[in-house]
Amino acid sequence: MAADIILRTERLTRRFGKFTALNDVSVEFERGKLTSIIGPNGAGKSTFFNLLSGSFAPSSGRVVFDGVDVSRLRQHHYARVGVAKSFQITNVFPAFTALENVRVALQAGVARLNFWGRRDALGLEPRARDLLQLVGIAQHAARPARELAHGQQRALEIAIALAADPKLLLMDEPTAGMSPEETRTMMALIERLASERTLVLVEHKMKMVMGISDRIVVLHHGELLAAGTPADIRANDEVRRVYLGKH
Ligand SMILES: Nc1ncnc2c1ncn2[C@@H]1O[C@H](COP(=O)(O)OP(=O)(O)OP(=O)(O)O)[C@@H](O)[C@H]1O
Repeated sequence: MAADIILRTERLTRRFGKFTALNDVSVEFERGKLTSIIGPNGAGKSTFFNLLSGSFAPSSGRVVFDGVDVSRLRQHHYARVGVAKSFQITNVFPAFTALENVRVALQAGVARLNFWGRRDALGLEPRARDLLQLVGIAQHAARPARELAHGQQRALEIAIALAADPKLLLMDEPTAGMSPEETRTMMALIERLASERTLVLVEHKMKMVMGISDRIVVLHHGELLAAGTPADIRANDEVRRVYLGKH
């Protein structure tokens, strides 16, 4: 049976002046799976992420989401087609409580779908609480976001991204700057989310994603080095060379 592809890139290329940060990358992402994009420093991961999430337009090539070419869609149209992302930099309202942050995100979704959405808004609080529960910070619902620990803020950000009920969630280094304990909690959350959603994760540390990913895409010097299951990647000599630093 053919794989169900939710997202694919076709010969995706991004140049900055004369420098090619991403070169001719064609990759397919399967619906319902967790795919991680890894690679050493400067491999082009952030560039790839920004192209997938609509922050950058490609110099050439395309990004096709659910059969639609989204390469040149403006950023704010992205949520409408069903892609949400969780940034490396937090994007919560610091003075709002955790619950208010998620409510506002839900409200934005309702407003988008339904101009007369006021009545619908009444049902938002239970949904906001459910999302906080899902990401593991329900006990902090009434605390202002700025008082949450770093890991909890990242979890809140994910709840905000999920408020749009995306078909695909893109995450950029979700454990960046976290303590070992926060990292474990976040990885467990990602595994939970992966059981019912399509996730694409960008991660610098290969070890981090090996155990939880269905598929791994490896970039190196802006090119696709390898793609496959974690077992394929672990056994790939070129990947080992790159990660051991023997170029
Ligand atoms: N806006 C830009 N202008 C010029 N060069 C850029 C720009 N953004 C990225 N680059 C270059 O493109 C290359 C790939 O960068 P990118 O940030 O995508 O890599 P990365 O894999 O995310 O690296 P890291 O793990 O260090 O964040 C790097 O050599 C970088 O210097």
